[in-house]
Amino acid sequence: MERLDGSAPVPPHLAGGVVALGNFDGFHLGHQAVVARAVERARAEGRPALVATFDPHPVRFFRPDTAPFRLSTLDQRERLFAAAGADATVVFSFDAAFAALTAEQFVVERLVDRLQVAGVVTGEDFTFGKGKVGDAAGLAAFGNALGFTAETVGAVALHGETVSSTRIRELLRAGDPAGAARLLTRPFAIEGVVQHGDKVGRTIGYPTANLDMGKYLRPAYGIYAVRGHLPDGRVLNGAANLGIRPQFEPPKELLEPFFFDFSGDLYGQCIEVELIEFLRPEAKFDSLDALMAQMDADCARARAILER
Ligand SMILES: Cc1cc2nc3c(=O)[nH]c(=O)nc-3n(C[C@H](O)[C@H](O)[C@H](O)COP(=O)(O)O)c2cc1C
Ligand SMILES: Nc1ncnc2c1ncn2[C@@H]1O[C@H](COP(=O)(O)OP(=O)(O)O)[C@@H](O)[C@H]1O
Repeated sequence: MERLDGSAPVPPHLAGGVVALGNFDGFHLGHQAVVARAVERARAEGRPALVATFDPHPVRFFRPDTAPFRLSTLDQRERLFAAAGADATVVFSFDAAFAALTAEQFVVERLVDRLQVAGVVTGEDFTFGKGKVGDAAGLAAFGNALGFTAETVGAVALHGETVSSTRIRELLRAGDPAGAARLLTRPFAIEGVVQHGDKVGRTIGYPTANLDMGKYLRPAYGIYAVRGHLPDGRVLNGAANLGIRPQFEPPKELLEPFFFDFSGDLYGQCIEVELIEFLRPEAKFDSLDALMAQMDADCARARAILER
């Protein structure tokens, strides 16, 4: 899977492609339908299939103070695009110069001159260009004039409900990772490099691999049944605290998974932690012993959930 800079000329073997265009944060069912259509057309016409995404997310550029909201990192999306059959990911760096491009400039300079697209597939509500004045109909009109086809894919609904990143964020904030997973088609997963912490975990029999939540959306703080993916391919069940750990000073926001039946050094490794089920809110107990008794109970529950 190649990653292309959307401001650079496309390498010849990826020119003339069919491009799925969007943010695709989380790559939920609706996003998957857009990319699937682009891949299907590309295969049928013997062209490369590309997925173009914006990084950072345009909202981050226009409203830098917005609380973290991402459902995926670029690396995670790239792996999902590859699994969906894309040949390359095109990254449009969303900076001031990019934001200043008019709809026509974006199409002419980026899609036609640089990427040399044969076709573009978007969701039906896709907008682009300065002031978001470009829409699906506009893209089709540019395509007619400039020699590419533009196609839209309608919103996908599940059980009568439109699938959207906003809805997935609501579910995660409400402590419903299983509901979010249904729309994502996989659990919400936080990827990060394991950091050093206070080294308290090991002294109470629960070493926890500490991850920074970075730009990810903050799901409901609490204890979760989790599944961890290590770089060597191992998959580990566990229980994690996501939050500020009120029992400990100073409060520090972290995702801290304890993996069952595992011992080893994870520091510096990039691991992915899937949130499977919310167990309870995090709490401050009267004593460390009381917390440890609760952690025993949490782990027993998480094991039962993950083994069923
Ligand atoms: C299953 C589980 C449940 C936990 N519940 C809480 C809790 O309710 N409140 C809290 O302050 N810490 C809780 N923790 C503890 C912290 O996540 C963590 O173990 C502690 O901050 C020490 O970690 P460190 O040595 O990695 O810094 C829990 C940890 C696990 C694994
Ligand atoms: N079962 C386990 N689950 C999670 N981490 C483990 C486990 N066994 C060993 N480790 C290692 O121990 C570290 C966590 O130990 P801990 O005492 O909590 O230290 P820290 O405060 O630095 O996180 C992890 O980063 C990992 O390298």
